[in-house]
Order: sequence, then C-alpha cells, then structure tokens
Amino acid sequence: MGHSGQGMPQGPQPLAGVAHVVAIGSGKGGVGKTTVAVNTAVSLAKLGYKVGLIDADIYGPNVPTMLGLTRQPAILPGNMIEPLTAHGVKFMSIGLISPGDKPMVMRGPMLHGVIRQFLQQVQWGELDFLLVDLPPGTGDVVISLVQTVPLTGAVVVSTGSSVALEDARKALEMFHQVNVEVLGLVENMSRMVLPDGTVIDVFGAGSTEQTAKQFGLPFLGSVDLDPQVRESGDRGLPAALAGEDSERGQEFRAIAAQVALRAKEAAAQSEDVLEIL
Ligand SMILES: Nc1ncnc2c1ncn2[C@@H]1O[C@H](COP(=O)(O)OP(=O)(O)OP(=O)(O)O)[C@@H](O)[C@H]1O
Repeated sequence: MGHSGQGMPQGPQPLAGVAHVVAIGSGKGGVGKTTVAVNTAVSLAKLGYKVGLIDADIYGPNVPTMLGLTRQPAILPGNMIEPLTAHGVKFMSIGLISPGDKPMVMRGPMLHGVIRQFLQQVQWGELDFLLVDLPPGTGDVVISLVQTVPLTGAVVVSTGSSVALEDARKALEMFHQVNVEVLGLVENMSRMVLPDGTVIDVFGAGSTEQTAKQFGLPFLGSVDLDPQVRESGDRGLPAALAGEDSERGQEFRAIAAQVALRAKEAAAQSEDVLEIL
C-alpha cells in the first residue's frame, strides 16, 4: 500500500482508460444495493459496455458470491492486481482480501488505503463504467472515493418503505455534502406478483419514485421482489443474465440503460461547466 502522496495532498485524479466512475449507495442495509449493483454491472456488459465493479461494502462484501467467483486475485508485474472477471464484469472485492468468515476491521486510514488501491492499483484497463458498491450508511468510503477519483455520479437504491426512504434521503444528503451528483434513484423489491397474478405490495411500491420527484431527481426504474433474484444471487448467476423474456432481466437492463444515459449526460454537463470556467 506504499507511502506515495503522503504529506503531499493531491486532488482526485481520473483513472486512465476509465470513462465513468459511478457509486451505488443506499442509506439502509439490506435493501438490495449489492444485488442492484451486480445486476446493473452484468446488464451494462450485456448492453455492450466495458464494465468494472468494486465491492467496497466492508460490512457485507457479497459481490464474489453473487458473481460466482471467489479466489485470490493474481499480482501482475509492476505490483498491479489483476481483477477477476465473471459474466463479462471485471471486479475486485474487499471479500477477496479478507480471508474466511472474519469481519473486516479497519481504521479509517487503512480503509482509505484499500479504496485507493482498488482504484489505482488494479489493472482495470479500458472501462466505460466502473461501479462502486458502497457500504450502507456511513460516508467514510465515499470520502475516500472522492478524494481519489472524480466521480461521474451516484445511484441510490431503496425499497418503498418509509424507513428505507428516510435513510435514502440521508444518503442523498451525504452525496450532496461531498459534491457528488445523484444520477437517480432505484426502487428494489417493488411489487411481488404471485404465480396466479395477484400483486402484493410489500414495501410501498411507487414511494421511491415519489421521493425522487420531491428531490427533483430522475427515477431510474424498479425491480420486483422475486425469489428468483435471491436464488440466482446465491448461486452466483445474477438474474440479469436471463434472456429477453425474463421480466427481472428486462427490469435490470432498463435500469442499466438509464444509469448509462444519466452518467453520460452528467459527464457532458460537467465538461460544459469546465469549458465555461
Ligand atoms: N428484488 C429482489 N427480490 C428478491 N430478493 C432480493 C431482491 N433484491 C435483493 N434480494 C435479496 O435480499 C438480500 C439482501 O440483498 P443485498 O445483499 O443485495 O442487500 P444490500 O442492500 O447490499 O445489503 P447490505 O448493504 O446491508 O450488505 C439478498 O439475499 C438478496 O438476494
């Protein structure tokens, strides 16, 4: 983890070859942030983009399980780390460097070092999108992120429940405080449709879209509550891999397309601002 940069504060530096860094946050835990991050990454890859995913969720680094690949990454010449690749997505996870079932206990400076290493010392190559799955709640990882690279923006995942949305608003405020543009909100576990067609509203479907409207932010789409999403995540075969006729697959692809669109718009706007300056 070296000592480069110590005592010499440096502003965030873009990663060579990486067009957009997009953080995925939630506020509340367990709303399916990682599931949405993994499936968005897989969907972006299916849409033809080059995609990377950093699992920075120190409390639950589940990305390797959800992508079905857990092994130590190789070290390349020049002390660079080779990311793992699964389902067309390059990824790196705190779960890969924290062996066994032990929780990752890290002080702020160490966490900052790991985040910086995942960004700068992993051989990402050319990427259209590098997604970062954040831990729920706290801003530590976000602060490390924005100090290291310029972010194109952030996506906030919530369920429609009042408590999840209460925490999602805190996530919006956190991104605002660190000057990260929120590209939009996603509602996960939206409705549940039983095999006989009965629709059950478990968490308050539609409330995330209303919250987005209140904040003047785009709503990027919703994903229904479906046991198949959980099962496929547990098996390391994300639901987004399913074919054209899969509804969950369609939902994730629609969200991915919105994320791509909003990221490109946000980047174009900030370039305009730079030119005016
Ligand atoms: N749409 C969905 N339908 C069914 N199950 C889902 C859905 N989304 C997520 N899940 C399941 O809910 C559980 C929690 O999801 P996940 O780990 O993605 O949440 P999280 O917000 O990233 O949690 P944390 O950040 O607290 O680790 C997982 O078992 C996942 O498979």
